[in-house]
Amino acid sequence: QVCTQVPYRCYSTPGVGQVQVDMNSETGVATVRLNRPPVNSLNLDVLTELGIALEKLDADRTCRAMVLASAVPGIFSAGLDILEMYQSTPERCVAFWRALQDAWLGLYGSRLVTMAAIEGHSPAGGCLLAMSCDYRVMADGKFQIGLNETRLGIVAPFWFEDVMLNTIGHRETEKALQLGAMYSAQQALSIGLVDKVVPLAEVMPTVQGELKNWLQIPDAARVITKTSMRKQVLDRLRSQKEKDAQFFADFIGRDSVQRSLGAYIASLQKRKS
Ligand SMILES: CCCCCCCCCCCC/C=C/CC(=O)SCCNC(=O)CCNC(=O)[C@H](O)C(C)(C)COP(=O)(O)OP(=O)(O)OC[C@H]1O[C@@H](n2cnc3c(N)ncnc32)[C@H](O)[C@@H]1OP(=O)(O)O
Repeated sequence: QVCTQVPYRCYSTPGVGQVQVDMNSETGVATVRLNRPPVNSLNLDVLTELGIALEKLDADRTCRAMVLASAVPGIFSAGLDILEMYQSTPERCVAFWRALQDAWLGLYGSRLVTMAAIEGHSPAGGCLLAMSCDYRVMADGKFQIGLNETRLGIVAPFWFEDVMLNTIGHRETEKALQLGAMYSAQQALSIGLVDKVVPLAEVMPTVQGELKNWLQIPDAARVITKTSMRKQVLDRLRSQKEKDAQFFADFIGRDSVQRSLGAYIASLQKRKS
């Protein structure tokens, strides 16, 4: 296993490992891989693990960069675990949402250079994670990326919207969010949702190559610039975390939303039969 080899350090919780962290202490680059087959859907446990992993890396002064990737072939992440939102309790919904908020604040606000290696599908919450990195490399081919919430009868929260606005601008975001649009890698490249598209096998080498450029910049200057660019969006959520969590739980608990989610889950299952 990679993380047992010198000079790697492994931060994953032994026996759990839904978020695998391999830290290369020679390069200062950590690789964080989501590992929740079959589709890396983000449940309370994964989001909590991810938040903790990001916090530890941020505190590790030997770490300068982080690559976010997947350990599951064909999938970056299927987004939030729909089963956390369907027929759940208000208490669980609030806990789930807090874990998402914390993981996202850790990622979007990270002092590290963050790069997404998108080697598979990346809908909704998966797209949010990718957009929250500093740079995105996506595999060409059949994979899709986008914020598809409206297709589930739910609404992308204001901070998902803010991140997309900062990534692709107002007009594209307006279309993307209303339509719940999912883009091929080439389409995503054309609207600036990803930065580079390469064949699957070249995603990781391309990320490593791009990292060299970013790591040439002195950390302090880069971090001040990143913080200045992202502060407004981060502060907007920080200032209303509890209200946002409560709003989520209330919204998700509506009968109409539950019906939509139920129908969407059934449609996912039907696709297979
Ligand atoms: C004033 C108004 C303001 C409003 C404020 C709003 C307040 C808040 C509102 C709430 C916002 C909530 C935000 C949510 C963001 C999200 O992330 S929602 C999740 C969206 N995700 C998806 O739609 C992805 C669905 N999945 C797929 O499209 C496909 O699975 C795939 C393309 C990712 C992979 O395809 P494939 O490889 O063919 O696998 P499958 O056979 O489809 O799936 C295997 C297995 O996994 C289950 N599954 C798939 N995705 C999820 C998921 N996200 N969560 C849980 N489970 C998932 C799928 O059903 C299969 O299960 P079974 O094997 O059939 O049991």
